[in-house]
Amino acid sequence: MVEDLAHTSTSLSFKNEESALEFKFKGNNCFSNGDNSNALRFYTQALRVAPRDVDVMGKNLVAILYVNRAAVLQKMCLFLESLRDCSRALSICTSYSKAWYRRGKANSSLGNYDDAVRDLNVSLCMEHSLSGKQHIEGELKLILGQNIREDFPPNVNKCKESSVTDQLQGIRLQCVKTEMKGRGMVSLTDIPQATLLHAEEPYAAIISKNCRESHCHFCFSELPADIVPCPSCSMALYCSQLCQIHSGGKDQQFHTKNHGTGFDLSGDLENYVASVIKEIEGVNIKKFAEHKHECGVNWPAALPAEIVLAGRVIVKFIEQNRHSGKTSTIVNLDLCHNYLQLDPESRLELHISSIVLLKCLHYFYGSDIPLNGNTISQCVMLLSQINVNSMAIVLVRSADLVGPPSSAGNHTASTVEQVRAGQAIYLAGSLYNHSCQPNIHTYFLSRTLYIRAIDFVAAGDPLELSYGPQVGQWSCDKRQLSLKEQYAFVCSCTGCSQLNFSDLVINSFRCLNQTCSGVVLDSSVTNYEQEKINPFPCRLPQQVPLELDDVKRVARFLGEETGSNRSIKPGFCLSCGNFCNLEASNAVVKKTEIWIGRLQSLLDSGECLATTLSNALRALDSLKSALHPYNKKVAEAEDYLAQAFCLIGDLQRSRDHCQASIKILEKLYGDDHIVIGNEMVKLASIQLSLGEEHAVEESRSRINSIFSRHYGSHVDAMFPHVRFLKRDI
Ligand SMILES: C[S@@+](CC[C@H](N)C(=O)[O-])C[C@H]1O[C@@H](n2cnc3c(N)ncnc32)[C@H](O)[C@@H]1O
Repeated sequence: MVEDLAHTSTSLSFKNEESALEFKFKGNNCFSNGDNSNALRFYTQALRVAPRDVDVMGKNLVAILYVNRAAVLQKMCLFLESLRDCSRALSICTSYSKAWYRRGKANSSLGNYDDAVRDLNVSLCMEHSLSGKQHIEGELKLILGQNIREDFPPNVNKCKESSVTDQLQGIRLQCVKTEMKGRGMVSLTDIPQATLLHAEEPYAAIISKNCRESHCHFCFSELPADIVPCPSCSMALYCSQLCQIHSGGKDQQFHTKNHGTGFDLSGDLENYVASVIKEIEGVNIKKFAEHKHECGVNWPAALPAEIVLAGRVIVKFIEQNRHSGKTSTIVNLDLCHNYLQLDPESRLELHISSIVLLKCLHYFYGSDIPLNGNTISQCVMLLSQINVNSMAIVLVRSADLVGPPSSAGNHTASTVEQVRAGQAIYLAGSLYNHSCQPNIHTYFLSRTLYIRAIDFVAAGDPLELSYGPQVGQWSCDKRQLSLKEQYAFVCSCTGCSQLNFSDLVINSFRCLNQTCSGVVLDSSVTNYEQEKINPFPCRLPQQVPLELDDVKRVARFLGEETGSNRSIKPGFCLSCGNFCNLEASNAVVKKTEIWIGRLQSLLDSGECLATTLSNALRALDSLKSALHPYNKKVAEAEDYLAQAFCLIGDLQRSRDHCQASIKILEKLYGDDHIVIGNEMVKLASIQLSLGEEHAVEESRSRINSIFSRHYGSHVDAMFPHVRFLKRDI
């Protein structure tokens, strides 16, 4: 099996001329029938499998496919994409008249009239047929006519992309060793809120399996319509030629380039052609080509992402060593690992994975990666380092939920979505420890990791991020379990060791005494919360912060009683002591699940039926009768209803449910948490559709304050399409 995975001769990811021609034929048919989206799909498929050195009627097949796709993109008004495809064709075949012609059309549509005229003039010189020449001349006339019109379309190509201005501000951080957590980061100076602390490129990164067809395999951004496939295999896809070159394939050199045009061009045009080609080829590759050893074989698609990531680490380490004249193949990244905490089955799995990976790499690297006990045990260690140090590259994007059109236009609710696009190892980023109440925030722009202080951090305080679980997101027991399973430690952060409001209410039931706002907990929660009051000997003794007003309000007994006999009894209200039958409350909650679940799946499919909606509304009332008003299930139900009402165009009710959901989340996460910012984006977009200008202004100022705290000046780069974040709505 390993041989099948590793051998290029059995690879399914190879190029195939016959399939490429078949896809091209289908693309041509769709194009002539006006079916642009399928034509685009077929040409892209053809490009994925087209060998680089096949000629069709004297022209390179890949260049023809790029030009054909450029024609479809032009029809779809995707002019920039069309322009890029023409340039790609020209980098393969400089004297391709049709590619210059299409480039001219794309430039003209983008308002780049001077370039368009030059493109068409080059095309005219290179065109052999009389009818072709006449066609180009017609187009030139049209453009020259357009050139004197006053309503030029905007010059999109020349628009500068918003630049990222935030800089690291000379903050001095230090790595210290602690008894409980191993190494960790602290600051040597006071750090103001929102300060950017850290920016880092990954040592190695790999795309998530579920994003392989939708995101760039190098920078992880969403793939545009003009996808660039790897020139040597049909697996890897890129958003640009630049990313493809950085990532590298088996054979980096693209086609035999025909630099001299062989045509008698005027000096001006000759220079123009040279500048266009130079722009395409002028990529200075400094990065390690991380796809090279995986190109054209099956194993990267078949093995789990963390194994492929380990392969990239090993290969990079060896290449770097080789570059600096060292011969050692001992991969030493100086990261912690969880091997000793793994159970025997998981260890066995790591050993088997290591053997498979090394055998696959061995096919490419031969004796540089020998398959012996030494290298296997190193690989096992590397995998157990990846287990606890790799970070998910989570990209945020805004998506619109569009309701039916009305006289006031479309109803839209913008939601902020998170996409787990990749997994990576950041060597310095791996030195930050975890807290369920973090004081720093991590995010990614493309594959760059950024870390920013979200609170004021005093000199010497630990800088801790969240590995995933956070107070407000999950209850204490769930957080502990997840951290133990994934990172092999028992969390004793402030959130897990001190009473806090969120952990008390997040899964709580309401007190059946109607006048009481206290919480009732079941036994799964009481054990953990009890532990915070009377810590086990293995834990550090903690002071229970009784002064917390919110905690006192819902759990008066905990706040007022002193001494060691404060206890949390399951089923009894922590405020008035009333006994509540949790079996009955649980039965009520269970009954609602079906309706809330049905609403959720309808939302996923983008439709919403009136009957489901009214049943879900009744379910919300039942939930509220059994659960504490700040239970997270209530917030989720409110949110689903907000989305559903938006879909059917009832914006007032959509806004009310959205506000109700945010009110609960504020209690669980705190007012300034990023989750609140994301939810406020949804609320502001509904308010915008309702024309509530004053409310939008208030929401916008809150969003700006939360987003600046978490993303600083990177906000624009992260949310370029969220229009109400801009001042000029
Ligand atoms: C990404 S590493 C962090 C750096 C690590 N402390 C070191 O010495 O290299 C993750 C590991 O650090 C330890 N760790 C991180 N946060 C912790 C915490 N709050 N309490 C205890 N151990 C923690 C765990 O062993 C975890 O598997």
